[in-house]
Amino acid sequence: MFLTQHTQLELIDVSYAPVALASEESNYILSGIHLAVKRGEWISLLGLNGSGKSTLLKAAAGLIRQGVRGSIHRSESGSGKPIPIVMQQPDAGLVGTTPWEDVVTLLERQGSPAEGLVQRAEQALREVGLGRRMHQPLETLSGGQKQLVAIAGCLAAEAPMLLLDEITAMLDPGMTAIVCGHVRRMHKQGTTVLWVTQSLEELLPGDRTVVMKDGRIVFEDSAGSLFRRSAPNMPDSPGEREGFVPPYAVKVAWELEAQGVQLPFIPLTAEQLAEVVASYVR
Ligand SMILES: Nc1ncnc2c1ncn2[C@@H]1O[C@H](COP(=O)(O)OP(=O)(O)OP(=O)(O)O)[C@@H](O)[C@H]1O
Repeated sequence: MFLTQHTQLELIDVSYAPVALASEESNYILSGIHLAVKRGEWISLLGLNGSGKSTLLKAAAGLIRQGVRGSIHRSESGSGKPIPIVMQQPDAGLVGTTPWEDVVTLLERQGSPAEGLVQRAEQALREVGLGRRMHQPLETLSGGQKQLVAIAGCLAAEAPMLLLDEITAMLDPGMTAIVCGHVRRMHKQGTTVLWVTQSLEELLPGDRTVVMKDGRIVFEDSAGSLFRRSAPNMPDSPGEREGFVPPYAVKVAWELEAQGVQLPFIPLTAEQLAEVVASYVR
């Protein structure tokens, strides 16, 4: 089976167990994963700790191959460039001795044109707030700053697809907003994004949202329907079923629905709540 023109990544019946453990079904970390990612699509991937999100990303990026069953088709931008992936542990992916060297090396490996390469690297480092630290040894950077180096690499690489694994987990709220903003802008300009997060506040109502549990996909729909109940006061939304703590905005939305207000989506943040209420009032 081949990727269609519109598909960037496709996983067909993918299962994974480390080779030494594969003799028992219960050792499977991924089971029966079907996921097709269209070009330009944004997918938010959620799940409690240990549900298999990072493993799915690594399999999708081709970082783990042994023990993977099923098939994975990647469209790697046509020129064979690897899909940039930023992992939870940024050290794993950094290659240089300084932020500047890391991003420049990444661009060289990506086969970026030499003209303007250094300027692009420096611009990306400035955008994530590392302008003054671009020549500081990597081992002296904080965990969050190392994460930002990896993110700067993705920004500079202007890759068609990004696989991002909880990249805001170590960032403060200000930097989280900046990084989310950058990645959302890249998506608007056509970049395909697979965004793993534990933070429901990072989701937009229209995001295609995939929830994993015990290595399987258990929910696939828009973020705005994650906490949609079948009837007011009926605690049966997919989000509740899968053990997510409903944010404050969700609880307000449930109250409104109990009062007979029908909302087009269930908001996850105060801003989304304001938006949905305003659309109702209009
Ligand atoms: N090589 C391995 N050998 C044995 N177990 C593994 C291996 N890799 C992952 N696991 C286990 O597989 C499960 C899924 O791990 P994974 O890192 O994919 O989860 P996750 O959803 O990303 O979790 P988190 O949100 O905590 O980062 C975990 O229980 C983990 O301990």
